[in-house]
Amino acid sequence: MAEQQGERITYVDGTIRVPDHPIIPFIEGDGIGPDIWRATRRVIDAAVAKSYQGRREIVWKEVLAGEKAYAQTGEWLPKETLDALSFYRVGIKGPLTTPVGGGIRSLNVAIRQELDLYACVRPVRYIQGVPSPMREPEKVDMVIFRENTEDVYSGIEWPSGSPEAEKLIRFVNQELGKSIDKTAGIGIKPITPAGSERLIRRAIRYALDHKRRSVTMMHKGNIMKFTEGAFRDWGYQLAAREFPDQVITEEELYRTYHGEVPEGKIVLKDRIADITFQQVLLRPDEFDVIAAPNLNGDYLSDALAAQVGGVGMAPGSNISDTLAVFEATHGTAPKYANLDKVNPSSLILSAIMMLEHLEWVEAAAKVLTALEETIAAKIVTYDLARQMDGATEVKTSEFASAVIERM
Ligand SMILES: NC(=O)C1=CN([C@@H]2O[C@H](COP(=O)(O)OP(=O)(O)OC[C@H]3O[C@@H](n4cnc5c(N)ncnc54)[C@H](OP(=O)(O)O)[C@@H]3O)[C@@H](O)[C@H]2O)C=CC1
Ligand SMILES: O=C(O)CCC(=O)C(=O)O
Ligand SMILES: [Mg+2]
Repeated sequence: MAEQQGERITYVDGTIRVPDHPIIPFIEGDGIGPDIWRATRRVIDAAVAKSYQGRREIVWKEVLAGEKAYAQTGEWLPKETLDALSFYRVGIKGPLTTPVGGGIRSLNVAIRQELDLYACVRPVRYIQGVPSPMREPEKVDMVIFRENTEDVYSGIEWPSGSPEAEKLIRFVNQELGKSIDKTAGIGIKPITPAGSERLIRRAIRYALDHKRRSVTMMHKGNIMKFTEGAFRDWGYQLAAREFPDQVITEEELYRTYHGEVPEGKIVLKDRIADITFQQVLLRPDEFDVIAAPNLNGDYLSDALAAQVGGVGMAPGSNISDTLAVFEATHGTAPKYANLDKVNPSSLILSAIMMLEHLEWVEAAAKVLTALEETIAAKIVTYDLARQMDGATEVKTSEFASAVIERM
């Protein structure tokens, strides 16, 4: 289909309107990005074709970011890319490289901040047959709602010895009575009521809409009282104000409801971040939707992915009320770039989330069923094959073909 035949996705009165030939921008990504993107695109196109017999088709539009953008335009994140993601409302991306300790700031974070994609939604669900270190991996079914625009993750920091760091240290020491060493590097951790509330509101609404049992706010509020502690407090206040008939506290659950979550209600609770990492392993069925500030959500995403096969099986989306950019949880895994080796399931599962977002549920279900059948047949990429007995190890592209054959 030629690009000009596609149409733009729109919103009318807050409801998404998806034409039969939506134009969807994609960023191929760095490192393993091109391999997993190619595989994902084939799978999605096949599912849409088989589900709608030509009546519907995605009109893909490449937009540039990362190394490819820099090579072609001299810019890492061209304005046209942000404009296209904003104009077309829905996009999908491969991972983009961020150097450690210096160099450019994260382009992934820049996209989230520039488009105000305030919630990073990462479902962690076990697919039968996937190797897992858990005794009962089928109990793992959580959805992380990670705040996506604030926190130390927003990159407000200055290096040790810089005039900015020294100025700030001088101010804090002289004006606020602290004693920071003057050689310190400095990072700032802003967390706002509005940023926390919109994230937690979204998590609560998701839990109610999807008949989940609980939302757990994960924070380190005992130590960072006015950022992460406040995140928790604002969450409870929001629930009391906006969801008084639907949200109960843990105390009410036991005192009033004898441990049984009543129909139509959810429990809002909180856990301190360090113990959360233990409890999600030992008692995964006590966790359902998890709302977290940016950095905690980042750490937790990769940790939980390990329970369901690793980051090769971990999808995600970055969303606002009117925009969505889908991407895997993992990064560019540079040592595997262009080897046609890694698992494309994380991006395929992200694309399933995208199809659900478009309300193309038939195509979404077709991909998921075919992916599950492929894994059940023990046809898997290296990451799962190395943990499975009797697996047939296939390349990224072969895995995509095996999924398509099962549609
Ligand atoms: N949203 C984004 O675009 C993100 C970007 N990044 C960036 O990616 C770069 C590399 O980061 P790094 O910390 O190495 O993390 P990565 O997630 O890129 O890779 C770490 C390890 O995870 C495994 N892995 C990753 N993707 C897959 C896959 N699709 N299939 C199977 N296994 C996979 C590999 O494990 P093994 O070695 O065991 O085979 C790999 O070595 C950095 O520049 C980082 O900033 C990181 C995270 C997110
Ligand atoms: O932007 C990056 O390089 C890292 C991002 C990341 O780890 C994440 O969003 O999970
Ligand atoms: Mg991460």
